[in-house]
Amino acid sequence: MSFLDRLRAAERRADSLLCVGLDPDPAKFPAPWTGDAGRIFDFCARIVDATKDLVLAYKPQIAYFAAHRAEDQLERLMAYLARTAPDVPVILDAKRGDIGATAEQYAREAFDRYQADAVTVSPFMGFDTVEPYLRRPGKGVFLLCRTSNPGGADWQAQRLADLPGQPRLYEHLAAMAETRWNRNGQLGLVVGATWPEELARVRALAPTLPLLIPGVGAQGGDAAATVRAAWRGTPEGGSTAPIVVNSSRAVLYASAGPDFAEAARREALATRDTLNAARRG
Ligand SMILES: O=c1ccn([C@@H]2O[C@H](COP(=O)(O)O)[C@@H](O)[C@H]2O)c(=O)[nH]1
Repeated sequence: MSFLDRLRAAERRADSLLCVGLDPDPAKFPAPWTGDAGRIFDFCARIVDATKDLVLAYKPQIAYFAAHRAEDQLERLMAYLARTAPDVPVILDAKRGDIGATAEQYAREAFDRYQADAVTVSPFMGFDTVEPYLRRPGKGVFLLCRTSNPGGADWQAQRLADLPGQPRLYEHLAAMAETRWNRNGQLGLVVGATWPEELARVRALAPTLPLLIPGVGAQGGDAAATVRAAWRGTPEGGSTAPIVVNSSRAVLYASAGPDFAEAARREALATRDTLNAARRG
């Protein structure tokens, strides 16, 4: 099954556009786990148990594990997800980008070591650095396109003077990903919920690609505006090309107390319902 089909099936099953980001920060864990990096797996597993029927994807961010020498706990978490939420695709947020030979190793890391269904990749170094990921036909590859951070426009919004129409860099990337670069239908794009107008532009240029959209919740992106900008429905109520709307901190740290998992569920449910109301409204 292709990654795109897995996403579509997960969207249908959970009736959800929500992706919960797994960004475990021990400093924010509830007592008695506060500050204990040895509890990263336990914390994430509780979040997964509390939300797995509400999401169309999970997105672990690798830095939150590597920074604590907790890659072994990420491996355990990936195995736990495969066992307890086998139908929920997992997107490893790694944002790798390097020459082809090194990219091959990064692809092995994401898909063989961690068994991720998809990975985020920086396209800054060009197509030959993306191509190694495209040798894994069942796997998804989300290219950074118009990122959610305030400085995202520094490069991504610059115009390319040598190209007809002088598109902005992120527009050219969206057009390439929709066409020439998307050899096996594996590509998607990362676009921030914090830029709804650019999000609508990307959707117009890349109507068939899945979009990974971080920035709702802690970064203040508007969930309903995100759906209006990027969601395109089928007559049956599904998506023509899924949108994967990520929220990490707002869900993970909805409560700092022993009820953190229940609070995470409430926040995930509320966000899922807001997203669904916007696509049906
Ligand atoms: O443009 C981007 C690309 C990736 N991210 C990642 O998404 C989450 C967002 O976390 P919140 O707590 O919901 O703000 C995080 O892992 C980022 O590394 C992004 O924010 N923007």
